[in-house]
Amino acid sequence: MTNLAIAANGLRKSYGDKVVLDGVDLAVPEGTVFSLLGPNGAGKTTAVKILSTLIRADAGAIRVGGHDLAADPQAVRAAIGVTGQFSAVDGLITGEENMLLMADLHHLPRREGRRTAAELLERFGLTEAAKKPASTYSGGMKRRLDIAMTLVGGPRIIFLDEPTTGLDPRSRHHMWQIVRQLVADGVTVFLTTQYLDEADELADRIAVLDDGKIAAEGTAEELKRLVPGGHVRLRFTDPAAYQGAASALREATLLQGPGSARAGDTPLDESLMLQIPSGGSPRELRSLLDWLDAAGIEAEELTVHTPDLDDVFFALTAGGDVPHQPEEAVR
Ligand SMILES: Nc1ncnc2c1ncn2[C@@H]1O[C@H](COP(=O)(O)OP(=O)(O)OP(=O)(O)O)[C@@H](O)[C@H]1O
Repeated sequence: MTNLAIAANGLRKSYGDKVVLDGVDLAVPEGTVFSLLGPNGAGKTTAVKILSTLIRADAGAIRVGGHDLAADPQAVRAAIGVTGQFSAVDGLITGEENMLLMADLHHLPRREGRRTAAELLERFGLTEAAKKPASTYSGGMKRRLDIAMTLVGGPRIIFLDEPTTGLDPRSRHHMWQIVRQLVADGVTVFLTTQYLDEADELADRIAVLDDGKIAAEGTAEELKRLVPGGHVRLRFTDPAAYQGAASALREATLLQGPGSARAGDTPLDESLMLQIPSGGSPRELRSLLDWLDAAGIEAEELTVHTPDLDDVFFALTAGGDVPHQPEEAVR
C-alpha cells in the first residue's frame, strides 16, 4: 500500500450555526497532486487551514506527513509548506530579502541560506528581479516568489490554495509547470482551485466538496464517467423556431423514453439553446441532423459537447442540474 501524505477522517468544522465541513474524509498518497474543488464558500480554504495547522478542526482524525496533527502540530508544520490566498510575500523588501528572511526563519546557516535563496530564485525565473522590491512584481512573479519562499524549508507536502486565481494564461501555465516539477521531485501537492481545467490538467485525484461533504472523489476520468455522456447544443436566434424545436424534441423524447432530450439550464434557455444527449460520433450526428431536417428544425448553430469536469461540477454541486434536467424543462 502506498503511504498517505495526508489522511483525514471525519473532519468537521462549524462557525457558529454554519457547518462548513461536515465529516470530510481525505486520503492523499505521497508524491501525488490532489485537488479539492468546490464552489465559492464550499470550505476549501477552511480545509487547507485545518490541514496546515492554522486553525483547529472541531472533530476528526488527521495525519499529515505521518504525524498526528492534534498531537504533534509542530512536526506537521515542519513537513509542510502553504501558499495561497494568505501570501507571505512582504512587498516592502526585495525578492531576495524575502527569501533570506525565510532562510532565517528555518534557521539555515547564512551561507546555506544564500545558496538556497539564489537557487530557488533562479529556478522560478526571479534572478533578474531579485534585488527589486516585491511590490513591483507582477501577480505571477509574486506567486512564484511565494512558492519559492515556501520551498526554502524543503517541505514534502505543499498546500496551494487557488494558486492561479487572477493570473494571465501564460503565468497560469508557468505555475502548472512548477507544480509538475514539484511532483517530479517527489513533493505531494494539495491544490484547491476554482478552475476545473486546472484540476483536470494537474491532479491525480480530485474531490468535489459541496455542502460540507465530499460529493465525489476520483481521477478526472472517473469523475467524468459519473455524468451522462456528451450532448449536442442547438442555438437559435428566432424564439419561435426555438419554441417549435423544443416541443418537437419533447415529443421525440416521449417517443424515445425519458431523458433522451432536454433543454439546457436556465441561462441556456435564455440564450435560446437546446441540449440533446449525443455521444458525438459521426453516425449519431448524421442521424440527428437527418432527424432535425425531417422535423423542419433550423438551428443557427450546432455544437458538440463531450463531458468535462464542468459537467461533473455542475452535476454534483448545489444548484447544478444540467445533467438531471427533467423533461418538463423543455419549453
Ligand atoms: N472565521 C470565520 N468565521 C465565520 N465564518 C467563516 C470563517 N471562515 C470562513 N467562514 C465561512 O465558511 C464558509 C467556507 O469558507 P471557505 O473560505 O473555506 O470557502 P472556500 O471554499 O475556500 O471559498 P472560496 O472559493 O470563496 O475561497 C464560508 O461560508 C465562509 O463565509
